[in-house]
Amino acid sequence: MGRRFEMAEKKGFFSRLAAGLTKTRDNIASGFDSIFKGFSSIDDDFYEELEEIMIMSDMGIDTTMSIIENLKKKVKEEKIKEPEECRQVLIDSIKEQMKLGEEAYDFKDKKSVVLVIGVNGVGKTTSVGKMASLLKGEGKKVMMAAADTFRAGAIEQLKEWAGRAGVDIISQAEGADPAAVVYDAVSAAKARNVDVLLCDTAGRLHNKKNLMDELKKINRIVEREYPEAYKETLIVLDGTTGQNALAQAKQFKEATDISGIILTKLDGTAKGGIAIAIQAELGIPVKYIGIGEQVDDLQPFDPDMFVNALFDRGDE
Ligand SMILES: Nc1nc2c(ncn2[C@@H]2O[C@H](COP(=O)(O)OP(=O)(O)OP(=O)(O)O)[C@@H](O)[C@H]2O)c(=O)[nH]1
Repeated sequence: MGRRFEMAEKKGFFSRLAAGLTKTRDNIASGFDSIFKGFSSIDDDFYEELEEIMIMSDMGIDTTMSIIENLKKKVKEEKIKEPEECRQVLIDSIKEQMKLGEEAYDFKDKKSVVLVIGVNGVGKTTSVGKMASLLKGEGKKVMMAAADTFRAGAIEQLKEWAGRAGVDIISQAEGADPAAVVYDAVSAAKARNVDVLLCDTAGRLHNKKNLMDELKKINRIVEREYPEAYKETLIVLDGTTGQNALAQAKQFKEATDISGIILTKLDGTAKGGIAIAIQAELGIPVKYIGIGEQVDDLQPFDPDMFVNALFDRGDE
């Protein structure tokens, strides 16, 4: 899927992904395995147990139901008799649920301004840092804007990441107007011919009106000062919070347009099925996933590869 993945694959992309998803894989793939091997026929109990594993892994009730319905339909149509034969049908059906079209994932080859939003502690600053390295590695000129002027320490933390990635950063003092930081950063990005401007913003869900106003103001400034740029708003969600992450995304979606999701900390959960639920239920592409704390532990998301990694089918 695109140049990013071809390059990344060469570096053992898949094995890193599979390793990062070990906890979830142990949960889902082993659960499925025991059902496929344990049942001698496809009956109601068989479907119920599959359902249970999917819900337990946080795939979400609606998504699980449509996957099971699809499986039942295929079993009937294709006259499948052996539980083991359901494995591939199930894998294909999960992939089908996540389909959004390939172009949904790619960064446009245009000058871009990316707003990164999300509540505190989800891994926002870390993800901006990792993204900067990743995009720079792809040959892009990257700049950061420290527009999370609210949390003490956020600016310093981002500066460290900028240093590590070797990219420029525009910042002001703590407590400064985030929109003013973005204004400065947009001017600098234009002047320095930057390809991607990554803006780390503050996320305060407890005051939705405030947050909405702030994001609107930032969007207005970017639109006014840089109308020709391609705009992205990525929400960062903590994968270990399961269905809560889904609820957060829904709340933010009411406040602003979201073009993509960064789902972090998937290495720390056995419930990585949340990636499937999020994409299927929100219809917003997961663009990156975090599978560790190291700089290269943020990966562009490829749904087919993700599902293959969950079932550890690297040979496909
Ligand atoms: N295991 C693991 N840890 C992660 C991942 N992404 C982020 N973290 C960790 O999560 C913690 C919080 O990350 P931050 O980037 O500080 O979170 P934030 O959302 O920016 O938080 P605020 O700056 O407080 O808004 C840090 O300890 C990160 O190292 C990931 O994919 N896997």
